[in-house]
Amino acid sequence: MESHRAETAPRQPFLDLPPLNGVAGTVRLPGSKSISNRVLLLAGLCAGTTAVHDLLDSDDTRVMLDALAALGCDIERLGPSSVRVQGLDGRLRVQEARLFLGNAGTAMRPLAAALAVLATLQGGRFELAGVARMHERPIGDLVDALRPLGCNIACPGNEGYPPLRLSGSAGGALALDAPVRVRGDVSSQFLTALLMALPLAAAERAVVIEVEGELISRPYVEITLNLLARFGIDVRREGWQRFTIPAGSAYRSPGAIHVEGDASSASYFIAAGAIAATAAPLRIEGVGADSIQGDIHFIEAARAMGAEVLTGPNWLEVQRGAWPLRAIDLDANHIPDAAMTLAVMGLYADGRTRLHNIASWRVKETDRISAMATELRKFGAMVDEGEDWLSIEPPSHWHAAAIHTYDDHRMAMCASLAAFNGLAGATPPVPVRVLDPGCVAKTFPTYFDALLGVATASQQQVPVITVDGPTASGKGTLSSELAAALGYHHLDSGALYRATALAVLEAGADAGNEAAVAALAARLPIRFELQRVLLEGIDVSDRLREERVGLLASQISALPAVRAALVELQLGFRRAPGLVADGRDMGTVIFPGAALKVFLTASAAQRAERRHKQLISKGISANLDSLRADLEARDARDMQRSAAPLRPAQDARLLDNSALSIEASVEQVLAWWEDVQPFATR
Ligand SMILES: Nc1ncnc2c1ncn2[C@@H]1O[C@H](COP(=O)(O)OP(=O)(O)O)[C@@H](O)[C@H]1O
Ligand SMILES: Nc1ccn([C@@H]2O[C@H](COP(=O)(O)OP(=O)(O)O)[C@@H](O)[C@H]2O)c(=O)n1
Repeated sequence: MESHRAETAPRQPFLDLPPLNGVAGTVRLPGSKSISNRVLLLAGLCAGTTAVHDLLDSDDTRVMLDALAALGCDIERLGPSSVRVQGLDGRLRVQEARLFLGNAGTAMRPLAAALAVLATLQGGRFELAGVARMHERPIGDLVDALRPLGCNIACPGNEGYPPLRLSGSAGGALALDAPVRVRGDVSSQFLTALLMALPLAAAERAVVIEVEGELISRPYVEITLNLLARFGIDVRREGWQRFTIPAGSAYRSPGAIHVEGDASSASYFIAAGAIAATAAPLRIEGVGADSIQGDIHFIEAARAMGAEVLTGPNWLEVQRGAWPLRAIDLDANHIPDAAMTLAVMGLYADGRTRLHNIASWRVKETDRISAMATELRKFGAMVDEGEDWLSIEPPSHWHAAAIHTYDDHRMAMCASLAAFNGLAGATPPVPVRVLDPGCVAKTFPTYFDALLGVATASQQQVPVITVDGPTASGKGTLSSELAAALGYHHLDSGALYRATALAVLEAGADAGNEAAVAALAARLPIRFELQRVLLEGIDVSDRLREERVGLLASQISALPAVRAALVELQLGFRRAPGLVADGRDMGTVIFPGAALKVFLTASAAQRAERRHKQLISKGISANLDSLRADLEARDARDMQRSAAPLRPAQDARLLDNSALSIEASVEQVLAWWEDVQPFATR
């Protein structure tokens, strides 16, 4: 079994989205978080094995998988989004464990309930902890429901908050004569937790759960009941107040189960379609009108704001209807998560949008009412908030803003929708900076790729950084680090000349025949994938670095027709969110309007030494003196040729990195980049 640990690589500090002006195409949603984690736990508790397909791969599902593995469930990965879980059949296999549950409420609450019940009946000691924010999210209502049953639960931090210590000795019993009582007006997850845990105690007697207070977020309870039925537990429901788990209940695996696409995740694309799908509908695959997820009702709210939505069994198609969107006044209690998306749609409405009955927002990943109000104001919106409501009036003048995301995936995904501001008349349209964009990993790790896969931007709005300079000055290294730090695309233009050279060699063409070489360049079947260069689908990355290829590249790159043949290909790399382009003429010829131009140099001695080290480390033998002579000859040819000679653009910033480390060079250029950004620092 491979590890499910979250990546430990440092997170990208921000992602700048350029102004977006349309959406088109098809997006496929990742699996629902709520369904994924419920199904995993039920599969872990039931008898038999369950193949779970279309499972969401995210931070929250990873902690659940890790927890189940720590509890002794065998988990086998069947594919990128499928696992097979061998259930415990209601018997603890491990009597002691410490479980780290990150910030996953959908893991903490039901695991706490299930382990409290099992420890009481069978004996055991379990500790459940999470990140700091998890320790601020209340769980007292669940603890208060379980303690009267005889469950021994301690809160060693603050009473009513995780971490939790659960313990019991073998042969214990649960006090189930009276109904189990739980509050339902703060979070429905406590009721869900009990509904999933108490079938473990219902083999011989019925268990009754009574809800105190008005039950909120009922659709999530419906998901729970629906999935319990799939695992053999038919709960009888009287209104939303009383739930009975029949005597003789026992979890049974359905064998295989498919997880629906996430309806809450769909909301961002439904909104994008309502705002920006003007020519043709945006198609969203993975959920449809018959979804069991409550957030599918977001469609009705989006329609009320003007969206045109067609639905099918497993798909939605969304197009702009009313424009500007219509401001609405909505009790959003039934769609607490997706309603955040309505707040951002409010930036595009014809008046003040009011969302009320949303008190649960205050105890989610962050205090979402306060966070949303603070951040939307940065765009220039007029936002008011109350204990359980929020109202938004669109900006009359849009500001370029850096949006804090509070380790809350939904804040990040919501913020991205502000990038369509040009469609709301922002003049000029402004970019949006999303801070800590990696927080989307909680439910939708590929969100920004998915968004940028369907969103369009005017090429002129897509920012470009150019890095030009002589051979072995470190352009490629600097550019790929910059691109990684900014989440931008990278164009290694030298690779296009090298690939052309390789094509000439392979075709046995005459390198002196300008028209023939240009014809090869014009139909270069080149693709860049994950740091590799593919020519006609074959990985040629290593062959492109051969000296004979570099030498020929240097010669043919002096031919004007060859340069002209590669222009369109290079311009095509300018795609949202942005581009870092390195070469000889990026700032002078190909991207003369680039927002930042760097001319990178280092002494010839330094460069020869770097190239020498680079070759030796690849196991290629090399001679320092001849490398240096070669490099100086190449510099001379690059600088003296008439077509796009190597020289700094007039507005380029010069960086001599002879005495700078790679990190220091990257830092310097990122600092220059900040200088030209429009984002307010607060
Ligand atoms: N600032 C730097 N300090 C030291 N070595 C560097 C620096 N920048 C790049 N290098 C090293 O120099 C070598 C050549 O860099 P590369 O990026 O391939 O150059 P270019 O793309 O300009 O030909 C690489 O091995 C790289 O690790
Ligand atoms: N924009 C560019 C990029 C590279 N080139 C040429 O293409 C050759 C290979 O580029 P490269 O950047 O991979 O080469 P090195 O700097 O690694 O030698 C160089 O010798 C340049 O002459 C160019 O003319 N214009």
